[in-house]
Amino acid sequence: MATDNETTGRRPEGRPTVKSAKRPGGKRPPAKHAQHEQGEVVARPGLKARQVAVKLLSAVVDQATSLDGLTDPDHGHPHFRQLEPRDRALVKAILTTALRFRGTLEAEIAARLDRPLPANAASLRHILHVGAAQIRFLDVPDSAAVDLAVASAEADPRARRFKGLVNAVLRRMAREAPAELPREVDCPSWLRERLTAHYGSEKAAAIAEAHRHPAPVDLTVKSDPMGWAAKLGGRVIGASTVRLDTLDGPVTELAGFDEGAWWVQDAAAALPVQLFGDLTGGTAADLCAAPGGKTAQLCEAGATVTACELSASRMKRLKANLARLGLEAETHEGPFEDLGADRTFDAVLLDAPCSSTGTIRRHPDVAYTKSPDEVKRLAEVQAGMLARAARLVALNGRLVFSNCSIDRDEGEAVIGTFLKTHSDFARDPIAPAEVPDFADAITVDGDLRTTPDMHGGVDGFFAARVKRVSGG
Ligand SMILES: C[S@@+](CC[C@H](N)C(=O)[O-])C[C@H]1O[C@@H](n2cnc3c(N)ncnc32)[C@H](O)[C@@H]1O
Repeated sequence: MATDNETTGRRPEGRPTVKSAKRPGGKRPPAKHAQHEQGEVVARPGLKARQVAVKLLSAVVDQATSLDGLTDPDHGHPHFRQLEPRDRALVKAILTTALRFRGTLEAEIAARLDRPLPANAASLRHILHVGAAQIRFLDVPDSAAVDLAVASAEADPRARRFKGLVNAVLRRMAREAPAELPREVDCPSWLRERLTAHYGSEKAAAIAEAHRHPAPVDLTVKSDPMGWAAKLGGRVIGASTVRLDTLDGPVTELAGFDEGAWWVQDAAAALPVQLFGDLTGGTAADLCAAPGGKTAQLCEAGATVTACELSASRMKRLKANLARLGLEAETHEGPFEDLGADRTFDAVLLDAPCSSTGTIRRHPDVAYTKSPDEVKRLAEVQAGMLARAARLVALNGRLVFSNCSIDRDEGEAVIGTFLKTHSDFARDPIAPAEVPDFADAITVDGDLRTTPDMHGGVDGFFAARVKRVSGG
């Protein structure tokens, strides 16, 4: 899920150490396994990490598996979990970079081949991408990147016969200047086409450019944003976000973490709950709650909160997050549809599962694991959930529908159809004063639409507020 790093206190991504300067190739030892004193062959330092990176890149690109799932410290890929923490961080940095700049790397590799790679050489392609990502973008010596790519090929029966090609292509990349490529090259064609259709070519290009930059760390603070910004060396965005443009080390070591003064949440992800305003004395249901960034906001807004979550492991995380923050909510583990039929709430938040295409800056795998068919399927899921969520809204109560997709079929289209088929609800348009710094995100219909190119980079989010005007 796109918002997995909200509230957790985890750093949003293994941010790659960006290459400081291009280094020339230089001389290298042959790519062989090191020979132990007693003659026993031992694995080369760093080789395992590259092999795991190749395996995981294949899982993302060939099997559409989420990178977050593969690199989860508890439930991730077993080979990833076996790595030392330092190597895990390196693998994450390689993969995030290889996916963020996949188009660039593909073009750079292709330009150094005499003929296209064989169609059945998936493993070879991934080895080249893992090596190329280090050479072009990470602060790894080029010689190590090349040698370990060659060693990865040598150790892989499907790629062994291409180890000379790996050596030649990557050595040339290390020696030669990067190619000048259009910025849209890193946006896969299915996504580029949809963005252009929904936003026009200029805005689509700006969004594609935003996807090439890692996200800063945004914290939602319980109070005193100015004070926390000064203390943490950040700046205030919106009503309660402190943005840290740079961060060295884990967020768990920042002031205020242990005392639960803030949680990690993108500035745009904080907007949907703001649309409820002050909820003191009222009831609120967070229907898709984990990991709980928005649940925490609802608690802070003064509501008596019921948080529903389908997934047991994600509910566990939500509870841990609320405990750290010193906040309380009634929790319901299972589908929100199982809440008692007679229950209604003053405020209902449906932060629905979506394609997460608004979070590509921090989850570049999304561009390769999602597709137009998946967007269509998710839009249908959301429409069904929205209709069922509506039954939980009290008379004059409000429902906010939100998600972190930048696809209008999952946002504007879903709420449009809902309003056409639910005469007991009316749109409750958002006013500029309700969303400090984000008035430009209010649409002509009075909904909220952010895109990653706004405000120095935010998640793409959609939110619409409707009010029950009859029935209930
Ligand atoms: C986009 S995430 C929610 C993020 C969360 N609102 C936050 O801000 O931290 C969607 C969540 O909905 C959960 N979910 C999906 N279908 C559900 C259902 N029918 N009832 C309850 N939870 C559901 C998923 O397991 C997932 O954790």
